[in-house]
Amino acid sequence: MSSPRVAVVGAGIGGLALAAALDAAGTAYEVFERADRLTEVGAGVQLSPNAVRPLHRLGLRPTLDSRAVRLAAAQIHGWSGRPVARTELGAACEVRFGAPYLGMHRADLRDALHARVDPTRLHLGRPLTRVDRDGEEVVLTFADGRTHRADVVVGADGLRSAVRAALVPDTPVFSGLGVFRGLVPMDRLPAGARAPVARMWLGPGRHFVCYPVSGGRALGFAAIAPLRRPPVESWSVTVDPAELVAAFDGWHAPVAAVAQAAREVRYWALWDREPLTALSVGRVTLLGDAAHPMLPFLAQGANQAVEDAVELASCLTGASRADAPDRLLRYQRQRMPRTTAVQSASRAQARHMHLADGPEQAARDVALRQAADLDARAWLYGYEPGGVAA
Ligand SMILES: Cc1cc2nc3c(=O)[nH]c(=O)nc-3n(C[C@H](O)[C@H](O)[C@H](O)COP(=O)(O)OP(=O)(O)OC[C@H]3O[C@@H](n4cnc5c(N)ncnc54)[C@H](O)[C@@H]3O)c2cc1C
Repeated sequence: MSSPRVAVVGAGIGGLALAAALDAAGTAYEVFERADRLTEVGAGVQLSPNAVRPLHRLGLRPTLDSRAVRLAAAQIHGWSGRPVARTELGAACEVRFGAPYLGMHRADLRDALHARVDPTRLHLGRPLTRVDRDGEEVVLTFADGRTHRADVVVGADGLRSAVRAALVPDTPVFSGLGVFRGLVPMDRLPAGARAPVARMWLGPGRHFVCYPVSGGRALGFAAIAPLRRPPVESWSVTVDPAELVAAFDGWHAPVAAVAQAAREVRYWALWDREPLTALSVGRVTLLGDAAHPMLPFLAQGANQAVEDAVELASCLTGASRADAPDRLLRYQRQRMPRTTAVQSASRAQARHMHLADGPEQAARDVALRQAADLDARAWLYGYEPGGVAA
């Protein structure tokens, strides 16, 4: 039985996690990335136990232990500082869900995944332009005219996926929101900011999140507010930190302290897409943001990309070239209910996080306190590919 040759398009969090999982399983793969170098714009990512468990299994535990920060709690405030809800994420969460909740620099996560991938199988500077079927093979064509034949193609090429474009004629929809992101060295902040706690402040039309990363040496922040400029389609732009300060003027003192200490601020327009009705068509499938981009209200984009990657690698383990399309349908059956549920939860969160002060907001705060209980998080953090572990 000959095993399928898998081509992964995109070496972001999802593509590298898939490559690492295929490598560990002994499945043949090649990764094609449009960028000439694997660099990462500095910002934080939250990793929840549902992604940390599979990352541990992929051999990342030593890097996560040394480079990430175990978050002890997530604290939600109103914009002026009023406490709203708190989730204990420390030992109780770790024992219950078998892995910690982490704050990490995205560059550290990407480097750790990159280290698990065979360098001879990673092809940089290869933007994909076309996907064609030729009998039982799929032919990829790159911007430089070179081609590659594979038995399975995985679009892990993010929000503006060229692989998705070959399957579905939809386009991203602008959400009306933008996000400021960056890192602030801890020594520029008051001592109170150093606690291993993810903090979130909610206000009318906007919110601000921050948590420690890089072994506690820096604070990552993400500040979401209505877009004040025409939406940029590019990955991100650098903006004057004064824009961030102005967008959160008059908020709780710790928000102002982080905004004022930020020196390098990147800015993204936020785009969304409708959930797909199918992930896999023949020998082509999608994962991560190419499959189900989410607005960052549940902090699950990267976590879902990791879940997709380990599920897909598991479905392809032991596959033959002939049964690869059935394995991709199995992946679709396993993942679609999960990713659709997470996408819907993220949208529901988006609807109520930016309410104006008033009675609706008071009802929202009660709901947030109920949702802060670890029991209410079991569906999210306890998920294991193929079933629910907790
Ligand atoms: C700064 C930041 C902070 C975030 N914080 C969180 C968080 O706290 N929690 C969370 O879960 N999620 C977070 N997210 C979202 C999360 O990072 C994404 O959901 C996740 O990275 C998706 O991974 P992906 O591999 O699908 O796509 P990406 O990481 O976007 O990777 C796609 C890759 O494909 C490449 N590519 C694109 N087009 C082509 C082409 N035509 N040919 C070849 N290669 C191509 C790109 O260069 C890129 O390397 C954050 C995102 C950002 C930007």
